[in-house]
Amino acid sequence: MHPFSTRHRIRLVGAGIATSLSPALHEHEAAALGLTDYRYDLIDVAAEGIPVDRSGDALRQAVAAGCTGLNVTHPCKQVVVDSLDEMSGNARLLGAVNTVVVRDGRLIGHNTDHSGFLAALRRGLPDATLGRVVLAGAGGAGSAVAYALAAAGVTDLRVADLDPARAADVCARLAAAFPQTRVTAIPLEAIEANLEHCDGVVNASPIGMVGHPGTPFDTDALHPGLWVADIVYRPLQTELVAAATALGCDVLDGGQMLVAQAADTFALLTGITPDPDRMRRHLGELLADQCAPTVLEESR
Ligand SMILES: NC(=O)c1ccc[n+]([C@@H]2O[C@H](COP(=O)([O-])OP(=O)(O)OC[C@H]3O[C@@H](n4cnc5c(N)ncnc54)[C@H](O)[C@@H]3O)[C@@H](O)[C@H]2O)c1
Ligand SMILES: O=C(O)[C@]1(O)C[C@@H](O)[C@@H](O)[C@H](O)C1
Repeated sequence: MHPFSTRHRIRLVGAGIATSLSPALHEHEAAALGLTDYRYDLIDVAAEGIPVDRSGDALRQAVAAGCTGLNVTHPCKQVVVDSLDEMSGNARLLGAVNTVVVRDGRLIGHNTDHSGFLAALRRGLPDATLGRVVLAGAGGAGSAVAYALAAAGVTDLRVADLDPARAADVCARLAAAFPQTRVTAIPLEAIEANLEHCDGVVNASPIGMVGHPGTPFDTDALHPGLWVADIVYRPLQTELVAAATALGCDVLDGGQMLVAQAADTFALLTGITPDPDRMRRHLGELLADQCAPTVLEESR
């Protein structure tokens, strides 16, 4: 019997998720593929007064009520781990889950932030030299990106975070999982000096997203030999992406990871491989629609 049903009731569990683009991205792709009974809704734990440490219960209740698969986001990605029956190798390694597949009532955790960044890197920067790389931001997404970079073959990874303990924690986990990668926590103020002898840099901090203007380091330290990836996707053209593009660096924007993780999740939940190019075009339309009122307001 085919393990996948044609009826899909997907939920995203997290806090402050009202503006998530995942419902639109998933439902649009499902419709394009002829999946007419695919719904993606939100369970905002903050809005519903669910304590974050009970988000695993919320997940199980959703499944009991008919939910067939889930995305999990900030701040629940680590908390829900204990409520699952099984985890993929990557998710176990990361200690974080952003996708839950339901099979015969069993909840199986996956991490497509990890596979999504890896796919985005391979697709968007196929010729990137993966020697020495600096990563700014070691939070939920940053740790998945760090694992993806090590899995991609980066030999020397330097991790900086506003909270040095977070950078140190990611480095300790990585060193155990990827002995062939040299991982070092560096102070925030050392990013610029490190970039001089680096092949690439990734921003996985919130700096550059709407509400957090600026760049995570001084862009005067960029040089044309460097590839630059930003996982912030609101806006796609962050100040860092703009500065790197102007300098002629090879650049990867955050839309690539957003689409790749959504595509990987969609495939896990439905057994059908979606069209990432169509999803990327749709993301562009969604972001253009979202940005339009802001631009109008600013020009008043
Ligand atoms: N493109 C995607 O698919 C995707 C997926 C997940 C998250 N994101 C984006 O990534 C960003 C981070 O998300 P998260 O879930 O990891 O958040 P998080 O809160 O878990 O982690 C953010 C980390 O950045 C650190 N930080 C803050 N300012 C910094 C600075 N100036 N330099 C270095 N580190 C700094 C914080 O201390 C924290 O550890 C957000 O903008 C989010 O929208 C994108
Ligand atoms: O829709 C979002 O903004 C997401 O929450 C982004 C990121 O956290 C992904 O891992 C989730 O699958 C979806």
